[in-house]
Amino acid sequence: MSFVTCDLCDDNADIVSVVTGHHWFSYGGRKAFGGEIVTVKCFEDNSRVKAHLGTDGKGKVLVVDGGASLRNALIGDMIAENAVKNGWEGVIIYGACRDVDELAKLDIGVMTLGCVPIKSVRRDEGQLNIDITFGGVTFRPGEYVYADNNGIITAPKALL
Ligand SMILES: O=C([O-])CC(=O)C(=O)O
Repeated sequence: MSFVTCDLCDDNADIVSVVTGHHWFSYGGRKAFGGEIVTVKCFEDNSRVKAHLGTDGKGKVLVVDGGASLRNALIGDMIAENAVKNGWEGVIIYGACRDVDELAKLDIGVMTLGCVPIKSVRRDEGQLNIDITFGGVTFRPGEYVYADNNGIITAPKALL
């Protein structure tokens, strides 16, 4: 998938929503990625993230509302490697990751607010495929997200 979000914005100005107000870091080996939105909402507990990235993700991006917590990491190299095996296009986490040097070697997009060395707890808490909102944008399961070094945008339909 080759695109630049700036062009997608210019060409679809009437239907795109643009995430604003945060500085995002791109840790994955894939710098431009996009696809159908799947959502998880959780707080410092990556049970749902791990479980869902263990299912088929071809053409999909997992978008996680982690409440902007940088106190522990919702993804690391093991979960990300599993996501690559399952064909996920990328992961966007409103929260933190770890194992960043390994994430950089993987063919998947990983955008987060930052990194921290400690892993998250797993208490089997969190919600799957509900509408989530951060950066002024509501991410709806089944709609589309595109991300690159310029930022993150959503659209109600596929743009590519
Ligand atoms: O296991 C975790 O919770 C996160 C992690 O470090 C990994 O995915 O390798």
